[in-house]
Amino acid sequence: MQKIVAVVGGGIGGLSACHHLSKSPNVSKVVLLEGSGRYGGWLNSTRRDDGAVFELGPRGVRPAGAVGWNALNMVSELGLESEILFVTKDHVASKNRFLYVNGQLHKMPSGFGGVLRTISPFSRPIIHSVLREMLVSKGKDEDESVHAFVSRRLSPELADIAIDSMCRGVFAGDCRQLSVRSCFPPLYKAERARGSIVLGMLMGSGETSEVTFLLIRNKSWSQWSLKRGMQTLPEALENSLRRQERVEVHHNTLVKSLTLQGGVWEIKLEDGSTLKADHVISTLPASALASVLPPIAQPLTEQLRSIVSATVAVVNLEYEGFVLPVTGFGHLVPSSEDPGLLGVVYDSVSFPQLNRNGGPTTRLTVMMGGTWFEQTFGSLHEVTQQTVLDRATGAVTSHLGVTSPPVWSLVSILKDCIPQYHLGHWKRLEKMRQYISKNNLPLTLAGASYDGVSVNDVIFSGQTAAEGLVGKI
Ligand SMILES: Cc1cc2nc3c(=O)[nH]c(=O)nc-3n(C[C@H](O)[C@H](O)[C@H](O)COP(=O)(O)OP(=O)(O)OC[C@H]3O[C@@H](n4cnc5c(N)ncnc54)[C@H](O)[C@@H]3O)c2cc1C
Ligand SMILES: C=Cc1c2[nH]c(c1C)Cc1[nH]c(c(CCC(=O)O)c1C)Cc1[nH]c(c(C)c1CCC(=O)O)Cc1[nH]c(c(C)c1C=C)C2
Repeated sequence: MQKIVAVVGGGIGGLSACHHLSKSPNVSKVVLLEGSGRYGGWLNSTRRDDGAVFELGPRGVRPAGAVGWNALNMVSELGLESEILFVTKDHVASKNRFLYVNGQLHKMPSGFGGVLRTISPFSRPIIHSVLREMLVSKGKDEDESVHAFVSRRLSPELADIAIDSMCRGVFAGDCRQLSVRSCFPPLYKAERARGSIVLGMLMGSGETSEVTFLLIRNKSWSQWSLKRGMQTLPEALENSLRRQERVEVHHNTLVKSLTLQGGVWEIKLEDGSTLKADHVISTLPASALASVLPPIAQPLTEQLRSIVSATVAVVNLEYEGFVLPVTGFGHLVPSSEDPGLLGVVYDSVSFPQLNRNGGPTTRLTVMMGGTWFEQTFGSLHEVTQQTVLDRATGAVTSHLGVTSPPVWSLVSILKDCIPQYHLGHWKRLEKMRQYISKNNLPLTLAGASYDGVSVNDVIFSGQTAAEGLVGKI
């Protein structure tokens, strides 16, 4: 029997789900419902007439592993191969990442030599912690914070500086609250399987990742973007979906409620109209899904609500000429240095192709807030653009010694943009999926709130949701 599937949320997760559903003859109709005026969610590129492109959300995607290969495969299916911009592994933007500690920039240790020497701001060579790690006994807890895990297995100093910064540079979150099991599954699995992260990395954690070996053509890339910015991807997906007869895509179509009647969803929209669907794939942020589900699904909504998200202030800046004292991907700031200032991306180093046409410029993005948003800026509703801009330009001056003012800037406050996988996230997922299955709810959860926040993970979650359903229909 053919079915009508509604995909709720037109971010990259929802578009990916539709793309994969549209390939199946078993689905009679796919309806994409996006609440805002555009598709793509956090993939949002500001394009200026002079050719410059500034990213509000993701600016580069790693082509690593099965999910990395998968995303590039979709890019290729959409005919975007000639649009790809890539950074090779031997480029400075791949080799150089910095930490801003004690008022100075420090290059993060990389390569074998970097592990053997004492490199400031660390007080000992990393090799000490690495060798000791193999002797540390296995943890007994089902989950642990990223900070506790790294302190226990490697060293408190690495946890306080490097891991604290890394969690801010991926989740805009606090490594003392984030779950190692859900945020960094390979680390958790390596300890489970081999009793050690180092041994797990050397021997593998027992799970084959055969797709890594399929990634032949892109193995020299460390990240990729697209010629007119990351937004090109949702645009291409939207265009491709519009060409399919069995697919309807709707924006400015906010879902207000989902009610189940006789095994069929009745979806109420903001304009008062309703539509029916046999199955819903939700790619909404968990809390947004919680607010549209019926009261009867309370055990599920309670779990969904406990997945909170962080708000990030993003400031894109453009400076005349080359103004950076160092070159590389960017720098991160540990929470002990400045809780509100997460880091600065040196966009024009990774992707100079996205600079304006004409003379040389430096494009930077300053990211602030995250878990520390309120303590830094106060209430979200009261913070002014000027306060945020001043904080960003002040950081560029003090961290990078840039004294000239930016020639262009864009301030954006991305409310609840990155889900936080706090301690026990895996248990919450298990409870939610058990509830859905026990109650035979025709509902699949996909998107960044559950199994990975990266663009690759989210594309994969949309694909898995679609393929899981098509297999069942
Ligand atoms: C600042 C920032 C930097 C990032 N950098 C990187 C990076 O460098 N590399 C990387 O891999 N990833 C990065 N990410 C992560 C990645 O971009 C996101 O995790 C991913 O885009 C989330 O996609 P999604 O489809 O799950 O959710 P969203 O993009 O949140 O899409 C959900 C959609 O649902 C819609 N919606 C909400 N409520 C309703 C409703 N009631 N009815 C209908 N529609 C609704 C929203 O409008 C939205 O379009 C970054 C994210 C941010 C915020
Ligand atoms: C300073 C804040 C942030 C910066 N990027 C993000 C935030 C919150 C968001 C983000 N960055 C990455 C991802 C995807 C993760 C993945 O698994 O691919 C997300 C959601 C990529 C990333 N960026 C940094 C790291 C260590 C990673 C993980 C993958 C990798 O190693 O490439 C470092 C980093 N991010 C930012 C800066 C300034 C920075 C470091 C120099 C910005």
